[in-house]
Amino acid sequence: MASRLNSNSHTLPPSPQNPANKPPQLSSHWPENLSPLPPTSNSLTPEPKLIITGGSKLSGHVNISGSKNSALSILAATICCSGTTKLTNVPNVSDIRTMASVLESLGAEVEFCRNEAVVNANSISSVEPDSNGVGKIRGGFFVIGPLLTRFGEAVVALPGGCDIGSRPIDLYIRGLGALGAVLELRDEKVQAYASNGKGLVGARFQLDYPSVGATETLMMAASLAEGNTVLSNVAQEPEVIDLAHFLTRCGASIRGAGTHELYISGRGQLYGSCYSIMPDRIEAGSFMLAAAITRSCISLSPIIPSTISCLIEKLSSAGCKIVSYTDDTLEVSAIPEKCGDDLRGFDIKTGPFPGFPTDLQPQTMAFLSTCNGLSMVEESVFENRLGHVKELRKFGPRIQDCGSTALIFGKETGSSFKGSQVMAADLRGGMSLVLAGLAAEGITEVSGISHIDRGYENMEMKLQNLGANVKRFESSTKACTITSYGIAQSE
Ligand SMILES: CC(=O)N[C@H]1[C@@H](OP(=O)(O)OP(=O)(O)OC[C@H]2O[C@@H](n3ccc(=O)[nH]c3=O)[C@H](O)[C@@H]2O)O[C@H](CO)[C@@H](O)[C@@H]1O
Ligand SMILES: C=C(OP(=O)(O)O)C(=O)O
Repeated sequence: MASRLNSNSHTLPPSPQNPANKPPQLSSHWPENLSPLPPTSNSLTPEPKLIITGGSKLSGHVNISGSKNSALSILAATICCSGTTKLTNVPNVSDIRTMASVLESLGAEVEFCRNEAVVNANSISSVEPDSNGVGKIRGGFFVIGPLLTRFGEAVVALPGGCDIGSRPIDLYIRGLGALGAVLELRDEKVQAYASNGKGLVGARFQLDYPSVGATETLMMAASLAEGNTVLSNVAQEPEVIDLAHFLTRCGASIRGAGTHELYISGRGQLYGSCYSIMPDRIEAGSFMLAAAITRSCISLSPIIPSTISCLIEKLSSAGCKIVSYTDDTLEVSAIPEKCGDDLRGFDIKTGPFPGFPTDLQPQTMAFLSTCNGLSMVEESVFENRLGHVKELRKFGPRIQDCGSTALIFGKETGSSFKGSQVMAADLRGGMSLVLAGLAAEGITEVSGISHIDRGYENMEMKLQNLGANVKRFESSTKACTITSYGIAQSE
């Protein structure tokens, strides 16, 4: 990579191509160091908590919501469409509500009710979305592609999202540059305009890394650009395919979604349409792991098994029994009568699709902490995604981490698994703590759950319906005391 503009820590991490951390070469206007964004959460607001009494067996069925990550990029893509777009199966989670407010800040009409979002982008009157919203979520930055391609200009703040690594945006910048945009960073915002004064122009561009967000942003941009675009080394994630399906339904011409190369013929106009967001494979995987960690049996639908085959294979190798009764239903069983008393640990290494999803790494680690034998987890997508390790250790398991690798010494060491007070620091890390709490003896208190609310719809209600003892307390820290006998709420 020529350079990496780091949007979370706002420093430039060394890379093999830039070992000395030289200033970026993208444009003479890019500063060497950027000051941090203001914090996104209000520390005066009382933080809700989850209180989990572990040990309950789960049973029954759970409905899987629409994919958060698909919905984020598809909502950004509505900017490319004239007329009204109606999206169904949209998960009602805080990231999506933030994205809806980002679109509204541009002037789009957005109605988001239950799981349906209706967007009319005809009324967009600004090319500068609210920086506060964009700064909260990674998906907020995706609007730069649609805005540039439709209006020939955009001013977009640096994105937020989970704090799991440096998360640069260099591939977006270089890709949009290849399509004829000029971009510079000023006042912590990317200021971009089409160099021909009109709009983007199709081109060939090869990504150095198959970034999901950069692929999606460039695909949207190329769909309305003049002429043909070939993007190579693109992300092959199911969410990229979902976005391609949506854009195609709106009139775009895209071939190759799901492969490493995309061929896009730019269209003069795209038209709003109706589309149902694909099921969330990460939520599905999290519930599969909930069944596994509690040694229970549950069924899940709708789910596209091929989007989660990595986890199915790994859980099967551990000794779980996974069967599919229909195309979109799975039953996951880890009950001792069917699977034996001991489940075996395994190794995972995260990677771009079809590799093991990084978004399931923390939850899988929680499960591995309850298995027999030594397991190894290697995080290769984000350089700082083991923040949950120190919190998981509070439950008792021995976990050693070094760099991006963790060794999980399973049950054989005689370690017990006991409830604890833990803090979620990011979305999936937070879910790993919930899973650990479900399996632990006694009571677990999880704080920082606004991170979990970013991406799991009705999480505690879904777990309660399966028989878990999970409660949300909206009170401040002081108002809720955990005793060894249960939970007492003071005034
Ligand atoms: C909203 C959304 O869809 N989020 C998902 C998306 O994030 P996101 O799109 O941010 O993830 P990317 O695929 O871009 O990131 C993967 C790797 O590429 C690097 N990179 C990325 C862009 C860039 O310009 N330069 C660069 O070097 C990142 O630092 C990271 O190491 O895909 C990730 C990987 O599956 C998931 O964990 C996130 O849940
Ligand atoms: C990392 C994630 O999301 P984001 O990219 O929005 O931070 C996630 O969904 O696990």
